[in-house]
Amino acid sequence: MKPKIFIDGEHGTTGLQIRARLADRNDIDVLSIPVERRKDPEARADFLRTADIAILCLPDDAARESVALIGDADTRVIDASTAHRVAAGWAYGFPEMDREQAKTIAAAKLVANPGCWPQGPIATLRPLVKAGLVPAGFPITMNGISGYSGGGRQMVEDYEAKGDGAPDYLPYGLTFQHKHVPEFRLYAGLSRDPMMQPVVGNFAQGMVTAVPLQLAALNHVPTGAELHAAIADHYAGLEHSVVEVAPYEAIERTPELNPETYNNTNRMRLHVFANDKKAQALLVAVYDNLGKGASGAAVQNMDIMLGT
Ligand SMILES: NC(=O)C1=CN([C@@H]2O[C@H](COP(=O)(O)OP(=O)(O)OC[C@H]3O[C@@H](n4cnc5c(N)ncnc54)[C@H](OP(=O)(O)O)[C@@H]3O)[C@@H](O)[C@H]2O)C=CC1
Ligand SMILES: CC(=O)N[C@@H](CCC(=O)OP(=O)(O)O)C(=O)O
Repeated sequence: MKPKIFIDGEHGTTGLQIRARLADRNDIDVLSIPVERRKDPEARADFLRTADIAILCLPDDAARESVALIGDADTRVIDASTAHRVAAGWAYGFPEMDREQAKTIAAAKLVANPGCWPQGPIATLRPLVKAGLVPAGFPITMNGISGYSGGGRQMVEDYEAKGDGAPDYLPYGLTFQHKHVPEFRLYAGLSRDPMMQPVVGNFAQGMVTAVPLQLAALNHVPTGAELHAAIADHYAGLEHSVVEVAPYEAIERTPELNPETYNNTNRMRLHVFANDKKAQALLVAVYDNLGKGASGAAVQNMDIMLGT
């Protein structure tokens, strides 16, 4: 029998993208709730409890409700919301973060899909903290730009209604309490909260994250080549990986950092830039907020859980 997949929230931004990615799959049965019943807890409970894997593409409270509706059923869960990412008993759905993480996801009943923002900084920083090149207590900041689909249906509708009248570049998160800080800190291996400075741009999808490092205060100041080697080693030969590491080179600019470069793919590409004389480095990740940032990652986790 084919595994049954139910996307709770299938009519929203992330859900629609997952549906599209599963449309040609004949190794699974995708169960679909009628749009008019999408918020009816009884109908959702039926679908949730019938499915082998439920993918939750819902606001946090509704995602918690789905888990309660599943109750004691055997349904496995991939939650795309922020609700369970640092919760006990949930596997963090970033298979590339450790050699064993794909195995952990494969065996898990409950998988929390990562937030779009922290994935890039975690992808670059975690190997450096593990290698001891960046101390856990280092004051980390992250900046970046995301397409407006990162804000879900409401933001998509707002930006599309305004068209060219919408701001091209709008910083937000100005109280420094972004909902992604806890998972960023935990899975990057940091011992203090990183500071996030996100920006939303007037384009639909795609993102770039950047972590600038002022390294001069460290006892051992790592070179750019050392930082790059630690990151490249981490991803070399990693199973189930969609993360690539760009060659280390001194370039002043590159079109590869266009946030839309990997749109409609599940790719993430990491770059290290550095000036050793100044003890400065920049860790950059480019990916699609709807790909590796959300829906692509959910499908990647589903495949790992199904062993396909
Ligand atoms: N967009 C992105 O890039 C990313 C999103 N995420 C996360 O994924 C989740 C979904 O986000 P996104 O797809 O952007 O959001 P959307 O607002 O686009 O979609 C959410 C969907 O859930 C439906 N919904 C709302 N409340 C309920 C409920 N109580 N029961 C059932 N359905 C409900 C909505 O219906 P209606 O529209 O009618 O209210 C809508 O169809 C969120 O937790 C988000 O934070 C994670 C990573 C990236
Ligand atoms: C542009 C924009 O507003 N982006 C969203 C992130 C969306 C995301 O990753 O969502 P979850 O963590 O909820 O899954 C934000 O910064 O809140």
